[in-house]
Amino acid sequence: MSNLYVSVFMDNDGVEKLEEYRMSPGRLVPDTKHFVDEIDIALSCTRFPCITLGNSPLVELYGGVLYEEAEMNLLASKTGREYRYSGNVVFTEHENSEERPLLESTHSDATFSASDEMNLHLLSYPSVPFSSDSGEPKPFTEKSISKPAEISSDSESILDKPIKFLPGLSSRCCRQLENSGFHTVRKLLHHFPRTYADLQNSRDAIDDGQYLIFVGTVLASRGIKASISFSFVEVLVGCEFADGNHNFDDSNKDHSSKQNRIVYLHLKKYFRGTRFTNQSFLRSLQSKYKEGDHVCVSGKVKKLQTEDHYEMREYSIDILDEDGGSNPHAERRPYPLYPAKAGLKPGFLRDIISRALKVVERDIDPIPRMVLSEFNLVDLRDAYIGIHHPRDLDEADSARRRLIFDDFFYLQLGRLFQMLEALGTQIEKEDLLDKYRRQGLNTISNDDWCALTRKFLEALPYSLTPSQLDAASEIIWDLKRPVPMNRLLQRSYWYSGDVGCGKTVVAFLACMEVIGSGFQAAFMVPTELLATQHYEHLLSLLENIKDVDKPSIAILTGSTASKQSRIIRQGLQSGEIDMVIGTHSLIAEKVEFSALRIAVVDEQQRFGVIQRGRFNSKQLYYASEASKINAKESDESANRLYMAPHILAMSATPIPRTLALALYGDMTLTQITDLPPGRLPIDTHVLQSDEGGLENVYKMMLEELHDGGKVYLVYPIIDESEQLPQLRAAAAEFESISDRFNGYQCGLLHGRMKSDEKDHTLQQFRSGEVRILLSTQVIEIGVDVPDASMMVVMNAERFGISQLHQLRGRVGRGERKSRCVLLSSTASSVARLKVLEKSCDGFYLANADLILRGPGNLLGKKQSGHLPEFPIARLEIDGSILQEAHLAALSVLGTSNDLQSFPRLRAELSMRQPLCLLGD
Ligand SMILES: Nc1ncnc2c1ncn2[C@@H]1O[C@H](COP(=O)(O)OP(=O)(O)OP(=O)(O)O)[C@@H](O)[C@H]1O
Repeated sequence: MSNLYVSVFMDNDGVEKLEEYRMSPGRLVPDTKHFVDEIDIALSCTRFPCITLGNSPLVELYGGVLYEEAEMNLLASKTGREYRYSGNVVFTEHENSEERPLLESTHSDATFSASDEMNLHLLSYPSVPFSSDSGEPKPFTEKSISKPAEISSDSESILDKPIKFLPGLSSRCCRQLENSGFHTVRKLLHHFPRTYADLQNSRDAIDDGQYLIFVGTVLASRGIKASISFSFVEVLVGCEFADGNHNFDDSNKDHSSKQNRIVYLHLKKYFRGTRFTNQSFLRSLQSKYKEGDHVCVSGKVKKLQTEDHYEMREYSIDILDEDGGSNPHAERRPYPLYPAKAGLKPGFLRDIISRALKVVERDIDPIPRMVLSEFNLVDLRDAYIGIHHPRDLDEADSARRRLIFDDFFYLQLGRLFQMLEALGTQIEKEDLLDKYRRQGLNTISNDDWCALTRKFLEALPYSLTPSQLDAASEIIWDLKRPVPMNRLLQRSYWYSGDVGCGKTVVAFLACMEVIGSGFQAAFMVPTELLATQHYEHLLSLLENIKDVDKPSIAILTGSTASKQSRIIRQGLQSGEIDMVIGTHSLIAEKVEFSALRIAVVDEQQRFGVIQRGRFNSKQLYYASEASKINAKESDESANRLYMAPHILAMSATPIPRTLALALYGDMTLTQITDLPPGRLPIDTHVLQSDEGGLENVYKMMLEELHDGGKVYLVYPIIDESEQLPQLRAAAAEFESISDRFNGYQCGLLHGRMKSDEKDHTLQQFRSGEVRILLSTQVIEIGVDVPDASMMVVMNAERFGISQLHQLRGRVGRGERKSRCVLLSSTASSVARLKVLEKSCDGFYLANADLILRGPGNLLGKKQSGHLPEFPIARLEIDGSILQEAHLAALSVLGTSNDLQSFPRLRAELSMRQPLCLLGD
């Protein structure tokens, strides 16, 4: 992680806020609080310049910005009371008696504000408290500071102890933490860093805003009362960057020498409130770091005007042991950056979390050792330390993996545990576990497929790829089981490739198997366009079949005429129709099946969970005539009579919701890991759509058309918009494109067209009658015209990266070399879009999208709706951990169905939040 990147997102310090105020003359009423904050700092900086040593040059102040203000402030303070800030005293008398400023804070904010106040209550326990009245140390009362946790006295894990069990927290501080949702130690430890700053050793150039790490020697320290209610502490640390020996005491030494460069760090903390101007308080802070102490400092640097002098207001400082070891930042560790939460500042949270880590015992891990070693997981305590105080990014990564594993594991465990509990006999339990174990091995050879399926396979115009065959065998194995299948078919997470891996034919094979066994199939797609495409595709494949009865196939969508629709419904109810392809009309109340055995849900993420569930919950399944007869003959068939249909969901882009469904333990994954042969990578170009750019693209289109290709022109809108004049519109450009490409027929496709018009246009494009198809993003989902060879996306900046990737997948589906041109109307978007030139890996692009959209999600991505929240898992890339967690849960439950052999695991499971079940 580059420093540049990190620094962009850090809080500004007070000086910048002042500048902001100065630069906005239109602002009539200043934000008095900030104003006063800044004035206080400016004032103190002016009246108390940085520590200087011997006769070394005066250390000048922050980048000049403050001079003017500071001088003005100083004058003001000399002439009147304007800046004698007295109103905002932090503690009331009552509070004083209960809570005291304590001395070991490493809080990281420049000035002391309401929430910083708590930082001062954080002490390593015990410490020396101060009375506000006398300045004399006064013993803590039980009321003021909690005792060190009596952690391991009972069986409850420290993780689930209330936050007050952390040593040294004042009751006020506990309250604040609780109000912000940190009720337990676990909640606190699960507040993960949003990213890490890469602490650089600063031998090279030191730039403003960098997070750096230094090892040096304390040269001086002072605590200053700057005004009646404002104080600060400054520690001066000298760091030598050279091989020679430099004596810090020798202040006359030429410190600018290239060989013996010394960098001076002025660590400053500011306090507001009369209580903190107390001399004893300031003296004790001052004496905390003594001259000659060997220290490690890490944090954000700000250049001062004097060469080699830097100010740090956000920092951590640790006194190094004699041997220089055992301090968290000494070894250039990644520096955790936390998100603020409910008003609690990141620096404060960092302190409390460090404190919590110290009380976590070694033996807190409920997951059995055997599972940890089998899946190569770090111990839970190490994971907490690794995520909060990693030695390096690899350690953070292992920690993250372990914590994600936990999220997935307990969900899987809970779900499977519930399912096992519901079963009566041991045999049933074993059978269930068996179903989920080693899914990859559960395949059925195509010799054992039914005759219809085999004939269908033989009649295909191409051979299936090995992974298509494996996927079909795996699914057909499931179809032969007496337990309803709930399976997701998608392309593999891990291979780099585009969409179009050939799922449809695999699903067709599954449907054939069911039909060949005397049942019915339903195939639900999100758009009418796709329904027609699949319907026609299937009919064309069936045409080649010989020597078996061909199944009867129907199409049912919202546009099907009502008379036709009634006939189809009757056919489904009577069993005359074997398979229906359609949109969500298939799950309408009045659609009944005679013997529905499989429901395929294509592009399933487009359907709500509830819609998909309708296949399960409604009276869609009745036994076929054949199975009714069989039912009388065997118990097994009798069970089948009442079985819910198998569900085969398909997704081109696995998305979080999809994977979350998979988390529920009863949805299994089948992955296609290769592409049909002969596919060539798509050449992608990102261009700006100025005059020249557009002309170039039109030239490329013409070449493509001359060569016999077909072109998609994708527009963000249908008609021109007055509000967004920069956007090109499909309908508006139809004429001009037709004129320009005279001799090549153009077609128009968009969402406002009637269904049959859309089908007709797509059909024309497919047949080659239309060579240029102007469309909106309606083609994004599933449209398959294998010989379409070029796509131009207008105003590409209006689309998300993943969406563009999905659109681009409409070309390159055949053996012809294809290209995709993304035209951006703004120069600034070109860089963002360039990522598509480099990669055609959907997961990589989803990630890039996430990072481009902002750093807030670097470590975590929250889910919405009914789904559980995974604080750090990124479901689109953590699929392999999900699989491992699934196997681990099976392994544990295989050893002990009721978890009696793993009491801690059982306890942990019950501690975790109740499983949240999906919408329906
Ligand atoms: N084994 C194969 N060999 C050659 N072509 C194939 C093979 N399997 C599928 N195809 C063809 O590849 C194209 C893409 O297949 P399909 O539409 O099933 O992909 P998909 O996985 O559903 O893609 P998407 O999710 O992007 O729509 C189709 O034209 C299909 O006929």
